Amino acid sequence: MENLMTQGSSSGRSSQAGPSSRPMNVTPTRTKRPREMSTVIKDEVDDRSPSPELDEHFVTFRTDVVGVQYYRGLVGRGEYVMLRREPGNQYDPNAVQVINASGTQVGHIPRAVAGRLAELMDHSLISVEGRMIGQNLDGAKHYKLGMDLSIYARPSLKEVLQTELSWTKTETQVQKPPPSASQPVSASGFRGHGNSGTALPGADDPTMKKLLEGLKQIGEDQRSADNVMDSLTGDIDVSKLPLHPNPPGVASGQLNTDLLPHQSQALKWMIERENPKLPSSPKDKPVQFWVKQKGDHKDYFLNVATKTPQYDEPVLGRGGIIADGMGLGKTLSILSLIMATKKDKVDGNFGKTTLIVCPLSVLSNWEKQIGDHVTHNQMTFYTYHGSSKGVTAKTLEQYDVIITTYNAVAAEAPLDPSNNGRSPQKVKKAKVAPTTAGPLFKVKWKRVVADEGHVLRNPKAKMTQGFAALQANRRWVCTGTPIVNSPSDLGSLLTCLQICKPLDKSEYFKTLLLRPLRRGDPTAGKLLQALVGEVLLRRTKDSKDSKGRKLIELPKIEYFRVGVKLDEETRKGYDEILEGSRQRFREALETGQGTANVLSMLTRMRQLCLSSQLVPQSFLDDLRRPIPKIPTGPAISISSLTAGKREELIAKLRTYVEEDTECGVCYDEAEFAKRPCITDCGHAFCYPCIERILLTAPLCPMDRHPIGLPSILELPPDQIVDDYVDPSDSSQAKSLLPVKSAKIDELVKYLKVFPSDEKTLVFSQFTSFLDQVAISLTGEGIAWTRFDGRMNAAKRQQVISEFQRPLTEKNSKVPRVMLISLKSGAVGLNLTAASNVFLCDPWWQSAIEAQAIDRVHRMGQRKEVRVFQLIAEDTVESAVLDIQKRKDALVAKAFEKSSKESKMTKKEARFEEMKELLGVK
Ligand SMILES: Nc1ncnc2c1ncn2[C@@H]1O[C@H](COP(=O)(O)OP(=O)(O)OP(=O)(O)O)[C@@H](O)[C@H]1O
Repeated sequence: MENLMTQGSSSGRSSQAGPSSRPMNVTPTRTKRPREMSTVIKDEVDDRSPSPELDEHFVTFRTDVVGVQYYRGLVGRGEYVMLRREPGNQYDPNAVQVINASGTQVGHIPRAVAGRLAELMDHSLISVEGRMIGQNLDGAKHYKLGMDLSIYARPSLKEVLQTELSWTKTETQVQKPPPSASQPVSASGFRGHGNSGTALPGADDPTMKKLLEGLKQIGEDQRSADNVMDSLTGDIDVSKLPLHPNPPGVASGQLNTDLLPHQSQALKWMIERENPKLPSSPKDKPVQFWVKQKGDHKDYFLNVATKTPQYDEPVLGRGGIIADGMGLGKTLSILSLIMATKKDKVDGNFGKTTLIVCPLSVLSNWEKQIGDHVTHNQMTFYTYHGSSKGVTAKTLEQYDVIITTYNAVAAEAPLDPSNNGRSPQKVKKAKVAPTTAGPLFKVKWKRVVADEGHVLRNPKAKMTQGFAALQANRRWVCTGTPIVNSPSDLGSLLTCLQICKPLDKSEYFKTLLLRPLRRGDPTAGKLLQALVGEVLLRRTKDSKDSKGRKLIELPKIEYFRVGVKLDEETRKGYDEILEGSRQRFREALETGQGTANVLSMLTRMRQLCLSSQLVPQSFLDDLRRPIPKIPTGPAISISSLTAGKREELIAKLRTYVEEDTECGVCYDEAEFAKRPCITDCGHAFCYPCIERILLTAPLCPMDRHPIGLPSILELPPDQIVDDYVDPSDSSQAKSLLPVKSAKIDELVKYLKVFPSDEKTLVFSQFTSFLDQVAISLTGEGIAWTRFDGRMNAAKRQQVISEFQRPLTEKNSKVPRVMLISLKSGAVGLNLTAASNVFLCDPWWQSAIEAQAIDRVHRMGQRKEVRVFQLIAEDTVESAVLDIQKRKDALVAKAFEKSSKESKMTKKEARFEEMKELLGVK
């Protein structure tokens, strides 16, 4: 066992977060670990958002559930059950409970088996699940029931586990979990709001094949995510959904705006989802997978997804996911729901208030849309943010609507801060007091709404756990992209919605969906389709109504690619960094050591494509130095470093903040931006995270290098919030000299020829570049304003309303141009005053660019829209576009990737792309 535990704590670290153990598959971009070579680089280029834990089936053997006579849990044949450790069991510290889908204990696994599995389970080296062979629905007294127990483990541990679990060979072996097509699932059981409930498809069914393949490749880009959503919702005809008979609107005096037909349909659908009714006879359709069944003595409910039978009425979730595409008016749909249900009687002690949780960037949009669409005096609302947070729960309960941010929810959540995905044993030792709940957690809300709810896709993030912990009668998620990287994203949203129990529990979601989907099981595909049909409403801009008309008519949009040539001096710097990067990359490939931070090098090249002044000289100096070895010995104090080295670290940290990097512990970029810090070894974290880590282990979580509190450097506070050219302070901009940038020159050329009544959005991921654009525009006498993630809510609101004012001769100060940071500014804003969009730096996530364009190309736009993509010729930017084009072609071919490509993991594919970008053979 010792051998295995040693293995587990190095490569096995991947399933546990925390100081000595962070998931490899969610590794942020800058790591330097003494591990096998290409793993180092592949991890560094991995996606930043969480991906599902990829464990593989190891063995299935037959065993029993014992002590059944002592427990109340009922189970049916074929039902999946969860196995949970019970270290506090007074008779056996190795005990493993068997729990049914309604959370009731059925019994234990035999003591001998538990004794062999307990430690492996405690260290998260394996995960286990059970599937019932016996059943206890017959009312007879049972002492034990047959069960197939399956063990899953990460592939890297498989070899070691062979020895550790060799005893399972003497048990009765059972085939891998059978393909679910053979499971006794009633086809009629899986039916969403539009599904026909036809026979289950086989693996050869072309539509299902496309879906299953698509699910494996999702996350590569927005189009593959959209394709998967199309396949999942393909047979749901939303055009025929009934309209609300009497929606709030101008006539009712509640709204200033009448709902469009698709919004009225959404309203009716949402009201139904808020008031679900259990099937009352075996003929009724399933509701959240529950059907009524005729029993020998008494009718009972059966969950067709888990095969769980129960006599008690199952608890149904209220709410769902509004997954309409961008700009279809989800905000007004939610506002109409609030108005239409104002007089609803709510069960229990829940109050009258709806809580809207959103990213800071759209807080003001909610205020504005309430102002625009809701009739004066018809809705009371309060924005709970910043200094207005000093109110009690009692005050909050007085309003119809409270608007707040995810950060506020995360900050007030009564979560145990020491439980950062670590095992209970480790948490106990951490001795950090749990935070007490803030006012948001003391209110019993009528409903909670997560706007831009895809941010809740990481189940470990504080904001996700916080949202899930809010007390509410009804729960909604609004997002155009419910699945971003993997179907597990949907699992996290279900947990937040507490709907379709027990699929809202991650163990069940994994057992019934994630694992079978990975092995291409068509029934799991069908279950996923049914789940989506049950909880989610999705229409896109291209959807048609029942008469074949588009839901909303928008003006034409045109795209232009503008090639820009780097000037000679910039070209020289660019080539030097490219060569240095290639060299670092090759060295890292050979040795597996070193600081080869491929993404960071690529970022530098991208910055050079914008302006030579974005790249500090220190970067080049660093590149010229040999790769340093990981130091050992005592922790190094920052104060012992040279001033130059300290400045270098500050510059690095500033870049991380600018790139919206996430903390290496909590993976939360918003938290990171609040109080960023960097270790002497160059790894970045939120200060509270690293401070907490140091309480238990004085090592850098990224490279195991010894550190202490003195080894940590923070950004001076003024550089966190105000390190940009303030739009209201044009004197600041004037005092600085314009910089050399071929892209800025090109942009200005266009702005000068655009008609004087046209407005333009300029997007860049780099706020320091936007600073430079601001300086040039001021020099040219072009009125501009600025929106970026570092502004407070009031400033954002002011900037947006200023920009939305029409351009007239008289008010020449009204800005013609808005400079926006791509990542933190694009989501959820209405900027229809502009009709031109400049994208200054292209990157992987074309989805983010699409969101940016949708700020302008949406309801309310009257002009034709033009999008200009500025591309530096013969640079990494053109290579990115080539890769994007190729990917698009592949996606367009309905996921028909070559066998080589489809075998590659996402990480490997990204790694190959990096090689291609750097031109490394
Ligand atoms: N029925 C309507 N009549 C007139 N304007 C509307 C209507 N519904 C929505 N709008 C306007 O259309 C614009 C887009 O709506 P909204 O911001 O709610 O879209 P969304 O679906 O939430 O988009 P995103 O996903 O980008 O946040 C807003 O300016 C909104 O005021």
